Amino acid sequence: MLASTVRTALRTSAPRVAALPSTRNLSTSLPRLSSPAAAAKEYQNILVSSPAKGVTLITLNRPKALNALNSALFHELNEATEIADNDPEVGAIVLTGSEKAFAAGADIKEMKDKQYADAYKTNFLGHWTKLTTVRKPIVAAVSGFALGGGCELAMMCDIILASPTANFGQPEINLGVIPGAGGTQRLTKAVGKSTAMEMVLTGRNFSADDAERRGLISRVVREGSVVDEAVKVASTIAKKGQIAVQAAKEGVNASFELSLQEGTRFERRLFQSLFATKDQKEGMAAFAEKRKANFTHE
Ligand SMILES: CCC/C=C/C(=O)SCCNC(=O)CCNC(=O)[C@H](O)C(C)(C)COP(=O)([O-])OP(=O)([O-])OC[C@H]1O[C@@H](n2cnc3c(N)ncnc32)[C@H](O)[C@@H]1OP(=O)([O-])[O-]
Repeated sequence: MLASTVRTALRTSAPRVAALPSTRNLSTSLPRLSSPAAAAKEYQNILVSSPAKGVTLITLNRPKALNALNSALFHELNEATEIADNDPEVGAIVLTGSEKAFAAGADIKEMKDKQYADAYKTNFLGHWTKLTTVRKPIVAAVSGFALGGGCELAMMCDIILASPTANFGQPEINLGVIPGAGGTQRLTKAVGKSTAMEMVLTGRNFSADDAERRGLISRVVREGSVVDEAVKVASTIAKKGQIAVQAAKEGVNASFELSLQEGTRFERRLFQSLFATKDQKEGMAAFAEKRKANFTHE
């Protein structure tokens, strides 16, 4: 319910223009503000910056490999999101890639010689799930290929915006395997059994428009504007009270795990608990006094 309300609220009639994809980094034209903690660090496979107050922008940066997701990249991504999550100055995170590829999947070359015993003993890919424990909202800005692990990575985010060039798919079946980071689970919950089965069993890709129509993403935005639009969404979120935002994210995510009765009870408890916060007092007082709320995240 809340997820569909969010989707409806975000829907626009932005014009859609096709363009040639490139590996150009999608974050290069954005301004840099004085950086929160995560943006102060240098990484090998990602770029971290702060394009707007309260927003951390993480850009996957393996252009030659179409942002194929290797272990090193994922460890850096986990570290950067953890820093942003723990930074009181950050209210929301944007995750993006290049024009040509959000991410073309898990790194096939890195995993092709793996043996079962090793994969099992080391809990191969276990560290991918850390992203789903981030408390602050993550907005994915997807352009170009979001395939396999790339599609799964986007689905681990909370809101997905896409460029008209975006292409979503789970082609693992062509490699003799299946999705391993939520492609059979989150995809099915997002688009339903039939579409999920078609994607997972045939490896067929879906366009941005198709993905929007089927509820995989929040909306398609104008070509070239996907990071700007995602930063705008993140910026809007960053201006809200962080406790309410965190509770809202927890509530929506709980709907994937709980029955309707348990879910609504959990939601009501979260709602009631917010009356213990200063932000609730401030938000409601500001409404009554016809002024803008000044949330202090307490
Ligand atoms: C996590 C749980 C389970 C998940 C499993 C998966 O995600 S399985 C994966 C599911 N994903 C797939 O099966 C998609 C695999 N990728 C493709 O099918 C194509 O690259 C394409 C259609 C995305 C773009 O075609 P295009 O002709 O425009 O470009 P191009 O092909 O020339 O690529 C440029 C360079 O990038 C390289 N590279 C690309 N992807 C990967 C990768 N995943 N890995 C490693 N490298 C990758 C490619 O080798 C090449 O490097 P080279 O040779 O220059 O050193």
